[in-house]
Amino acid sequence: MSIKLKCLSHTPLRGLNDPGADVVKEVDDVLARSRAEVEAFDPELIIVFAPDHYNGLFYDLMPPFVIATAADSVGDYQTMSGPLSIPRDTALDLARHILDSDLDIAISHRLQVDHGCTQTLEEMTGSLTRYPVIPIIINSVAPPFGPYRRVRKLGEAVGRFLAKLDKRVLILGTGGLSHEPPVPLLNGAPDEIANFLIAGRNPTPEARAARQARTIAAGKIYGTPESAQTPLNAEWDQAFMDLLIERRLDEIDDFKIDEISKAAGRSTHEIRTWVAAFAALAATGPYSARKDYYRAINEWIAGYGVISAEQA
Ligand SMILES: O=C(O)CCc1cccc(O)c1O
Ligand SMILES: [Fe+2]
Repeated sequence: MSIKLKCLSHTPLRGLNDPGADVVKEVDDVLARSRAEVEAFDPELIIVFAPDHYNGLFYDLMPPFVIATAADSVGDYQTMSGPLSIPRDTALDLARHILDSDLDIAISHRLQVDHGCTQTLEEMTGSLTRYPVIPIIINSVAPPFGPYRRVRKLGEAVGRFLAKLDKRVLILGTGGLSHEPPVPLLNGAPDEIANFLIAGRNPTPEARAARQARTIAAGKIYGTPESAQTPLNAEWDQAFMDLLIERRLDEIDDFKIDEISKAAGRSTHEIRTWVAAFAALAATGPYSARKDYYRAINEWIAGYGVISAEQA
């Protein structure tokens, strides 16, 4: 068994509403180095903990956790569309292991995934099909959310499964850090938006384009007084990254959902994927971690961070 971890922010505004060329190059370089490390590691399996943003999962039946035995990328923003290569039997074994661990998880035999899953997969591997991958979706965008300790337990259960596999495994977490893009809330939404949030699967190309345009427009004013969205919080992000690097995962059990939303933005909860990823790695033994990059990037609506870790 050999396990490595990478947690990265994602942002579909990369390439659509870029910061200055120097910052773009910094991030390009970090991603290129990370991808080269993945290439050298040559994983036999990737576990990607990812959020969904009302592309695959809706309030007609919103699961806290989902594991997929088959999935298609919807190709939102600039991501690739088409199937992921999921090892069906291993995914099912992992689902059984999680259930046997006293944790409930939904199983999808045909999941639609969005940029929240595929952007990082593409950035780290160059495609959706290069390596066998099992997506585990953690609800991070559609409240209410279960407590953070539950996410940590899910990660631990996955880690105990990986420890028995005797494979080179790459664990990915994708999303965060602090940020609040203009994703609507069901509570108080007008009918048209409520209908979308409840059952908006397979939108028209026009609806998809309108959503993309809305996100770009929000990126153009994010962090200015004109923006109604909670701004980035670099201090919060640094403290969270320090906690992971210093292996203080037990403190995550005290995370308060509403406080995080207020301090760092509603979509900050995408860090739930990082929590699961680190808990999985930690369940396999001691680890060492390093911060590869951090910058608060308003144009991308992202407290943009990259962390790598591996078994010590
Ligand atoms: O279309 C959406 O629902 C939101 C898009 C989006 C924008 C910035 C950062 C993100 O993490 C993200 O997901
Ligand atoms: Fe996101």
